Amino acid sequence: APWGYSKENGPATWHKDCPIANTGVRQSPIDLITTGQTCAKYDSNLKPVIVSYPAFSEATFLNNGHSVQFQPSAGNLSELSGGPLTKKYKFEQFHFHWGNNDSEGSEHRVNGKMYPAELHLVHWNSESPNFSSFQEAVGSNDPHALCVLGFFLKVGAENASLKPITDLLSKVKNAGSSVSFPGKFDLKAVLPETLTDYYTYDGSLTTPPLAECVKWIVFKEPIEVSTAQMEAFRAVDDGHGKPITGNYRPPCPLHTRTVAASFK
Ligand SMILES: NS(=O)(=O)c1nccs1
Ligand SMILES: [Zn+2]
Repeated sequence: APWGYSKENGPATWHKDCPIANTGVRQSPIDLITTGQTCAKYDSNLKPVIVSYPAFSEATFLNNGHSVQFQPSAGNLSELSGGPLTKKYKFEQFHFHWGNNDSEGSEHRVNGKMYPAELHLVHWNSESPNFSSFQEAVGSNDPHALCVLGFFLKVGAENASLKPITDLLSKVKNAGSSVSFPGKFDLKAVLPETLTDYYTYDGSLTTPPLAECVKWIVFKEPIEVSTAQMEAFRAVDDGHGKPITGNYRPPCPLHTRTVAASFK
């Protein structure tokens, strides 16, 4: 049976098809601890993250049964650089993780605190000689083949920039359904202006195949969405006639990794 988030196919069972779930030493997500021994360490060399996201004009919005995913056509020119990165990365897709109430839903945590949701912007290194697509990057064993930007979502004012996405959720209620995104979508408008304050560490995909190929950049400043927008996520089905709720993996052991912070 395909993996998911239920008792029968959830994170505790993923090791059966993906042994790295239990044997990996750089698994994601993690709990981002800000004080004490294993806490994130300020690194003054960390620069702001630079994104170049021209509005997407052609994209598919898909409910794949374990999340909802926005994927522009391959020709999109969106790029990522700066921050801890030494290469330019190409945008692949964004998707979300959420819970069925406001006290849970994010994958990363801050001192044990979960946010109601987390947005992942997935990119792959477009300058590597070893691969030339997202799928090849995932299978490359390159520790930084991918870079995923994580943004926490918290409940507050309605997010007008994300409204075109949350308004579309009812159209992909059924697992396996997708729609062609109508018009243009300005992802840049969703993000905070300054991408200066973040945590960064070496980790993995948080869903199977759990490949340990991700440079993670998790931003300190949450993005606000309204209660209605959060509720819209909670109405999306998982393919077994139930809403997807709690499509987040619990935190994984840090092992010998260190987390760097770009802020004090
Ligand atoms: N949740 S994640 O961004 O780590 C991811 N999993 C598979 C493709 S992208
Ligand atoms: Zn994700």
